[in-house]
Amino acid sequence: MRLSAENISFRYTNERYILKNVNFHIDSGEVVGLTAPSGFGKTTLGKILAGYLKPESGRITIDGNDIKGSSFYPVQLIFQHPEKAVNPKWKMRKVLEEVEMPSEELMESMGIQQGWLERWPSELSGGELQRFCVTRVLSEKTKFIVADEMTTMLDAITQAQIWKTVLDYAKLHHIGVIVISHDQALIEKVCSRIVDITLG
Ligand SMILES: Nc1ncnc2c1ncn2[C@@H]1O[C@H](COP(=O)(O)OP(=O)(O)OP(=O)(O)O)[C@@H](O)[C@H]1O
Repeated sequence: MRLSAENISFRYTNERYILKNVNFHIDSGEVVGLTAPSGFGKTTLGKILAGYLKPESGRITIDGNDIKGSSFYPVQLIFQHPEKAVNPKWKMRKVLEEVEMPSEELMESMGIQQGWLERWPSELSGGELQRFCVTRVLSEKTKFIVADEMTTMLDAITQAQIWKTVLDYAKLHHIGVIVISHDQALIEKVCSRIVDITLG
């Protein structure tokens, strides 16, 4: 399966183009780093790939076909701020169940304690909450993941634990992972290919 961004142009207002005729692709099972200097549109492209923003021109396709807006989008975005990604009125069990209840094995390898399932989002630390946001996209319905500064706010040990779980899961289920990060060492460690969207 191939996720492609074809000739994507985008601007937030009528002024400057953030992205101009950008092309990008990733195949199932690949881990690809997306780099560019700050402000050059990495997050914007990630949001377009995940269907959060519509490009002014160009297409996002999977195997050449437009992505249909079914109930679950096959390209899932995980971003830096988990508190903005969960419904504050739902307990964590419901947050997970909205997609599908993950296996106990997956929750354990993500370091989620069973007792946290009965808590509200406001009763968890940012790092604990991010484990839920990452876990809920590790679903059979997900075909590609956009990890935008996914572990930036976490300590080194938690970062390593989360990345190991995500990469193991992606490998097993043949999910493509797009990595957006300012941590060059992380990108070089986990990615098999690095694309600079300021070039070409
Ligand atoms: N909602 C918005 N409205 C207007 N401009 C925006 C909006 N979001 C982002 N921008 C602008 O679009 C440009 C690209 O932002 P984006 O976050 O995609 O860049 P980035 O490459 O991910 O940056 P960084 O590496 O600093 O995270 C920036 O100049 C930013 O100020």
